[in-house]
This record gives sequence, C-alpha cells and structure tokens, in this order.
Amino acid sequence: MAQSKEERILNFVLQNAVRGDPQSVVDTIDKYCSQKEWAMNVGAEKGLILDKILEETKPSVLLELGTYCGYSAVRIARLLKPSARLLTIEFNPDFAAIARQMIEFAGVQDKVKIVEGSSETIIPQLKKKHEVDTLDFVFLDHWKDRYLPDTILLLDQGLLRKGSVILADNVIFPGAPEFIKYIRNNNRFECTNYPSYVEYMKVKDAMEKAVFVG
Ligand SMILES: O=C(NCCO)c1cc(-c2ccc(F)cc2)cc(O)c1O
Ligand SMILES: [Mg+2]
Repeated sequence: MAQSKEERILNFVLQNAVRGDPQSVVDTIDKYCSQKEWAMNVGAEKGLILDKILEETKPSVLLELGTYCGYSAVRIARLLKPSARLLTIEFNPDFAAIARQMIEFAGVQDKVKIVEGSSETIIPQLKKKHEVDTLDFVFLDHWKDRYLPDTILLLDQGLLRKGSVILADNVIFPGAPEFIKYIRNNNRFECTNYPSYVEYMKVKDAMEKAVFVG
C-alpha cells in the first residue's frame, strides 16, 4: 500500500531526529514540512507563541483538540513540569496511530495521553473516565467549525475554572469566525489576538487566547 504523507513525516523523524529528544522531533518535522511536504502542524512561528503562553501559564492539566501527527503534543509536553498531563483528542485513527509513535519516539509518552474519537463524545467523559477536575489550558486545533460548540461543551461540563486559558489556532486561516464572534463578545472571557502566519506559508493567520474569568 502506498505510504501516506503522515507516514512519510513519521519515518523522516524516526530516521533523522534523536530518540528521547522532543526538540529534535519538533525541528525535524518543521524541516520536512517546510522543505518537502506541507502539513498542518502548528509550526515554528505560531509554535513560539504557544511556547510563550505555556511558560506564562505553567499549566498542570491540559487538553488538546486535534492531535494530527503529534507535533503540538510533543511541543507542549517538552515544556511541561514532570507532574503535568496533556490529554489530546484525535478523530482520525490513522493520524492517532502516527501521533502515538511520534510521542513515544520523543519520549513524552508519560505526560501525553491520546484519546481516539470525537471531541463531542469525549469531552463529556473527561471528568468521570479521564479523572479530570478542571482544565488549566486548552489548545483548539481541530475542525474549525467545532471550536465554538466544543468551547460551549467545556463550559457546560464545568471543565473551566477562573483563569483557564483557551488558545485557538487558525482564527484567520482557515478561520473560525463563529468562535471569534462568540468569544470576543462574551464577558466571561478576556481575549488577546496574536497575529502570525499559516505554518510553512506566507499567508496571514493568527492565534486567539481567551482566558476564562469564571
Ligand atoms: O484543518 C485543520 N486542522 C484540523 C484537522 O483535523 C488545519 C488546516 C490548515 C490549513 C489547510 C489548508 C490550507 F491551505 C492552509 C492551512 C492549517 C491548520 O493549522 C489546521 O489546523
Ligand atoms: Mg492548526
């Protein structure tokens, strides 16, 4: 069977990155995707914004929606304190299989748990099945038309507390207009926009940070 792009990315990492070194995994994916095949990783420019917000927030319990190949899961996990935990939800089983191998190669498997399935199904299971109380940090990077319904679901499930940080990728391109309209007009969130570019491209994009005020 012909290899998928995601399998090619993983194999390039397995052959060129350093096992147990998350920074080398991140850099190797960026090298492949900027020089050989574009892929929808958050990338190095928006990755630096993600890094900075993580260092400011110092979260212990994190949720990512949209694992893909595991680039941002590895990028996030490399900055977490030893006791911190990242849950990442991926709908596509092929992507989840690639991400699992990427995360294990990077050596961050003790901090990261991939949950396969739809965010709509899994978010209501976080408290009872995944032993979550509240979330310190949420990274939205999945289907852009799910950003708003899943944010509302997080609220309804009591998963946000005063100070919880939601960071959304791609609010310019591909865009998440309904999410932006809602979150910027909801006085329970304090929003900040971080202009940047689409990964590996000269197309404008941005990330949006929304802090829940409780
Ligand atoms: O769809 C996306 N993610 C959800 C996957 O289940 C996604 C797409 C793009 C993108 C696409 C097409 C283009 F031309 C430019 C960008 C970028 C991203 O960062 C993304 O996260
Ligand atoms: Mg994205």
